[in-house]
Amino acid sequence: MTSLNAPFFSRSVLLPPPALSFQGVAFHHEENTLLGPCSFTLDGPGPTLVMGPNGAGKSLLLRLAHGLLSPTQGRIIWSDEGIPRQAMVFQQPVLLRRSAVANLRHALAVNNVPRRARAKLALDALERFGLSACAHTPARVLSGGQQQRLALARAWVLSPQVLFLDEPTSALDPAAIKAVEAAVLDFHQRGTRIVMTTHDLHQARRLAGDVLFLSGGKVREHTAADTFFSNPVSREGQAFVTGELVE
Ligand SMILES: Nc1ncnc2c1ncn2[C@@H]1O[C@H](COP(=O)(O)OP(=O)(O)OP(=O)(O)O)[C@@H](O)[C@H]1O
Repeated sequence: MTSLNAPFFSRSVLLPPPALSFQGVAFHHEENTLLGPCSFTLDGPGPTLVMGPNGAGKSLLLRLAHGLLSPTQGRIIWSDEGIPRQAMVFQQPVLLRRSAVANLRHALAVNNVPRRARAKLALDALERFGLSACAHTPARVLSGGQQQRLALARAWVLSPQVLFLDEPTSALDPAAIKAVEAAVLDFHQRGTRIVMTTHDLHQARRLAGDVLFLSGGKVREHTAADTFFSNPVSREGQAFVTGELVE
């Protein structure tokens, strides 16, 4: 376990990550209920894998949890006082039009890390993600796999208490997927709460501590991963695990 950024972020990474509760949360658009109402608490060790068919509401759930959207009903509560330090990694990385290292320095700057410390932290993170040779390459000309590693490195330098990942590997080849999964487990071992969506059952089996399964905008079950994969309790979950085409 590393304390890479300990001097700059007040909370020790050795503490358990903050718990996240959805209390009667729903998201409506015009006349439609797109998600919920749903209630659950993520307070186990995780990682939590959010699964379900297209349009189930997985991305909405992550965006609400991360604060990119506000619920139209209900409350989202963190166990810690205030909002925890958090980051989100998307299927298509959102990177600034500048070099790889400058993307990381910028993230450190907006999080109030002193200027003198930024360069080393940024270079260390690039090294951790195998990107040292690309430090001065414009981020947007990196390959898809490199861009996703850079997005993870940008999260890494901030030592987040919570990391949301929305289908981070769906556009990647097997080697790049392996690198992302290793990073996810590294974050997890550092004490970061992981909440991640995927369509890939094999990936979910490799990573999940618990599964939050959605269909039709409803949370159908929240169970330990072993239970979900061997004996899902909901009819929708059973159909999903056995490979039926679920809507
Ligand atoms: N900001 C928004 N405003 C209105 N409708 C939205 C918004 N975000 C998502 N939706 C709709 O909500 C539904 C759920 O979308 P969401 O992206 O959460 O599904 P998903 O489970 O992540 O699907 P996929 O697996 O295809 O990515 C979809 O019908 C989508 O069009």
